[in-house]
Amino acid sequence: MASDEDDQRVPLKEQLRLFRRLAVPYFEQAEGAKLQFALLLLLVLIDAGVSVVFSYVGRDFYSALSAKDQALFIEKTANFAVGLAVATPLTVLFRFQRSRLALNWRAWMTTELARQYCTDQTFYQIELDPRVDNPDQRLTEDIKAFTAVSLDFGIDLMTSVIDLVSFSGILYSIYPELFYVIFAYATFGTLTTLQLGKTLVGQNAQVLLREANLRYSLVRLRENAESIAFYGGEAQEAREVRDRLEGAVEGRRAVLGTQRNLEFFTTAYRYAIQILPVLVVSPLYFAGTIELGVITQSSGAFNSILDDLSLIVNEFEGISRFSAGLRRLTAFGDSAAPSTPPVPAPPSPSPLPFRALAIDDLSLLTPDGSRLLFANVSLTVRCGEHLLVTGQSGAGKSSMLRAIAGLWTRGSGIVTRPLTADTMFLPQRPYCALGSLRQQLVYPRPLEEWSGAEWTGTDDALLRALGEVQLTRLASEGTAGLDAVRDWADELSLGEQQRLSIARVLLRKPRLAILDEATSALDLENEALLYNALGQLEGLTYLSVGHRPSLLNFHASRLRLYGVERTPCYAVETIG
Ligand SMILES: Nc1ncnc2c1ncn2[C@@H]1O[C@H](COP(=O)(O)OP(=O)(O)OP(=O)(O)O)[C@@H](O)[C@H]1O
Repeated sequence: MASDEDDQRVPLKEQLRLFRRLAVPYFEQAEGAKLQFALLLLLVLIDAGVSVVFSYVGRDFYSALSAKDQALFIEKTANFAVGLAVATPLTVLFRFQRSRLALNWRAWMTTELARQYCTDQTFYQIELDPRVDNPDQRLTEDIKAFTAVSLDFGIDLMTSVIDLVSFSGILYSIYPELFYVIFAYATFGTLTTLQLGKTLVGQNAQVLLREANLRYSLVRLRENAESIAFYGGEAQEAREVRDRLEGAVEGRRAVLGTQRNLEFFTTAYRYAIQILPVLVVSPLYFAGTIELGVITQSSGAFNSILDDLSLIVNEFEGISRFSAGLRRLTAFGDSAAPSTPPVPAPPSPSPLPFRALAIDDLSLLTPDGSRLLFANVSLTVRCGEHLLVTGQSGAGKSSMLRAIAGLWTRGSGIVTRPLTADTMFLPQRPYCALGSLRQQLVYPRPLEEWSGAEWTGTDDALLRALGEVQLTRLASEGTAGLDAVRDWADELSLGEQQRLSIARVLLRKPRLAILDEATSALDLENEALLYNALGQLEGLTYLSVGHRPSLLNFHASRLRLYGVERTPCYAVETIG
């Protein structure tokens, strides 16, 4: 969780650049996107044409009324009805196409960013990146707002330009002075709005962040419900939720205050429009130079043009929210985009002929670079040998595994290990995926990838592995067998989850298994059972991190980490 309190005011040019970076790829890469966009443009043009035609139809209608000519009035009413019949489907289609394109665009962008997010452990690296908070919100709310507002605003802008050109002609032909008044009025309105509302962008960004933080605290409460209930931590949790809620409400209040001030102005600005054009042209009407229909037409044209010129006044609130979201999305995109690893070179996994793992002169820093965890560690583990890593709490044991996995890359040195497909990491906290028991066992490979050709009798192998870790009962409870779907993370004890993780290793048969306190929740008997099962896997090398002396029985050598205060900061010894 980061707190992003930085200044949100970004120059317009920079905003346009960010916008282009986010928007253009969809129209360049997605199939049919250009066509959909072209169709929308066509409908925008038609819709603008419909408005102009209606301005004339309306003018004739009112002129016939004021002339008290009943036959003409009926004729103009009929014209109006025909116009309505043609314009209605066109306007509806235009709106539908706009929403459809927004949805397609959103789906494409979300898929694209979610793909990047789930590739190359980006979801993990993002957690280490202080610039990016609440990625879930960015992938959902921010993209939705970005695509919808971009289209709405882009189309409004386009319609405004078209309207401006067509209605300016009408207005100028009626009364040039009206034309000058409108420009002066719109310029005054826009400048005043910009001045009154300039703090809204930053305030909206704060609200987005605080609401996401509130949601995050509720999700954490749900995920850790049992631990919190055992601790009796509800008062502390309630305070946290309340504080975050207050933060979000306070942010909204600030937005409301600015909006109120802005609306004092914009509301008066819009009310005045109702009579302003009539006031300007009324002398012509009283002099008998123009008819009533011309007044209503000029009033309509005036309103249209003013709407066009006042786009910023009318949409300021939306634009400011959009602009806040724009920055959040680009920061997320930057962090999720595949990047070159930081120098010095990170550990480089590659296959080895006789060695399962080689570490050469490895020095590692924490991800923020603030602390050196260990320096110049070198060692080799031969195929089929097993290494135990020990050291005081915080000495950097798990961090060494992170470096071997390539998750932490700040530092120097070379790590050589089998390819990822031949290496399995069992983290300190076991992970249960969503889905069936079968999916738990084959994790992390998707079910479809387990073809019958790879191992004979798929279900037999799964049940055998369950038996080896003493979990056969999971498949025999109920009638669903291996297809049973339960909330495994919630229902299985920690020890059972650890046994399930070992079953995954037995099934997958990697060349290298890295076990981070993978049996810490088990009794000694079960621990021995699991390590013996691992020891019987042909060609397997494992490396364990753990504190228990009993682990010495299952390893040939030991790496001790002492911390950087001591030189050398490590020792490798054979276990006698
Ligand atoms: N994301 C992080 N950013 C900065 N420092 C971190 C981060 N994660 C862990 N550390 C720090 O790195 C140090 C080493 O952590 P590590 O998890 O490797 O310790 P360990 O030896 O495995 O400890 P234990 O036996 O308690 O599990 C710790 O001091 C920890 O606070």
